[in-house]
Amino acid sequence: MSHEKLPLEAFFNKIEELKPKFIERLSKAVSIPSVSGDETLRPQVVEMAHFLSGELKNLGFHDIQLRELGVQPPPVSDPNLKLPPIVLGRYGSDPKKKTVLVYGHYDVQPALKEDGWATDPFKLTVDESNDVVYGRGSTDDKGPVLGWLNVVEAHNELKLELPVNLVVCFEGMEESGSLGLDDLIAKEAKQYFAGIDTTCISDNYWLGTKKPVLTYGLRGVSYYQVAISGPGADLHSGIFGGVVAEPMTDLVKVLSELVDTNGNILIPGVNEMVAPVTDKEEGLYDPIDFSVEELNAAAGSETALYQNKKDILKHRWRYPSLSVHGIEGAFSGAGAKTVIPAKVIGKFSIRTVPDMDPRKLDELVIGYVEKVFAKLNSPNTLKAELVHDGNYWVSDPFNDSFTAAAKATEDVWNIKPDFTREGGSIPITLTFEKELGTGVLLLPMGRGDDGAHSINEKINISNYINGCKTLGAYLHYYSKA
Ligand SMILES: NCC(=O)N[C@@H](Cc1c[nH]cn1)C(=O)O
Ligand SMILES: [Zn+2]
Ligand SMILES: [Zn+2]
Repeated sequence: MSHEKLPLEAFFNKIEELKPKFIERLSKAVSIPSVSGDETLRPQVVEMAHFLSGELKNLGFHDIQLRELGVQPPPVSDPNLKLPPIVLGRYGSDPKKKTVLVYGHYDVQPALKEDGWATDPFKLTVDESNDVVYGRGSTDDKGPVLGWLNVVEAHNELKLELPVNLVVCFEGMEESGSLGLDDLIAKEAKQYFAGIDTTCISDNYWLGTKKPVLTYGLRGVSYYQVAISGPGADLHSGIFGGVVAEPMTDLVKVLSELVDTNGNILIPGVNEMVAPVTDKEEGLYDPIDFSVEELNAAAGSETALYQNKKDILKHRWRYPSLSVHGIEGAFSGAGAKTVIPAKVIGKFSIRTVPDMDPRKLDELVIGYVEKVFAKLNSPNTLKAELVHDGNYWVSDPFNDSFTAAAKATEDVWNIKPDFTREGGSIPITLTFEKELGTGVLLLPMGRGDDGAHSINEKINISNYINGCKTLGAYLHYYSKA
């Protein structure tokens, strides 16, 4: 059944008119390499926080604060490394209006041209004829974060009152475990965040490329590292090869026993923690618009482990997965360096789902890694530890916020959205729900093939612009709910 539409044409037209300015704003944001996982780029992450607070000030936000979170906890190379600040701000404080908290992150994943990018990752490359802009953070999550600012700018230009009070909370460590944010939210729940009616996060993606979605679930993530040390320094393999125990050989053995090539996690006890699929849940996958072809297109290969929609969605949304990400300290450049690395650190993460207990998972993972290493009888030393973790989250999508977002989406995209879960993680989502006692809505802007965390990350210009319209329309519908 179709809903009664709000008169939002002037707002939608203004967003269209401001498109060049909005692309310019995204271009400035992308040019700041705010990579939270690279300690050497921490000043740029902080620069990004200042860029955002400047934009908020220009747009008329008030009570703007850059909240410091102290030093980054171990494991970290520089024990004095400061965490980037949380950017807080308010637009409006009318007690007669509802108050919406929007959260997003201004840090990004690492990106190097040498990884295979066709363009400079930190220069927004605009390809108008193909409706795309490329750049690290364009879809994850600078485009959506700026979307909220663009909504306010369009209202300002139109002298149109924002229908709700807006509170923004932008963090600079989301890609590195949201360190420090849990405590800040708990501390501010009855202070800065007092009176919040609902929380909206735009930091995920449509499932495919054509149909918008609203998201009511996320997997969690537990990220581990395994360091194996041996020789006092990197060695010549001609002189020491065959006569010293090599950390890299040990590490490859350990990593190879975490997961098999079909994606099955080999750590005993992990799969046993997963909640069984209910009959009700089985029926939820059928109406969702997705196919193995879309998965292959987004992956850029025909390497899917499952060939039907239901299995793919279950394995993306509601079963855990283990991915091996890389090895710090290993030779990885071009050429044929004949080195024995002295210390190597393997990195892997597990995406978690209901009812996995993160502390029990740590015990199982670290105990298993130590057991596998012990069986090697190696004279090298191993240290396995958790780097960071974040909770999974599943909510009920039948509330005023989801209803408002569905109406907004339908107005902008002329189609009713699918209700989906997501395989990725936004560690702070559950904290907002618990500490503020509000529902959380995930209202994505980008498409499933945007290449978040990958090379050539992009956002379609139509998604960026229509995404701004959707965020704004959502606020209008929610104000009336
Ligand atoms: N768009 C959300 C996102 O990309 N989240 C990250 C969070 C994370 C946790 N540890 C490292 N990154 C994700 O990988 O899902
Ligand atoms: Zn993100
Ligand atoms: Zn991300």
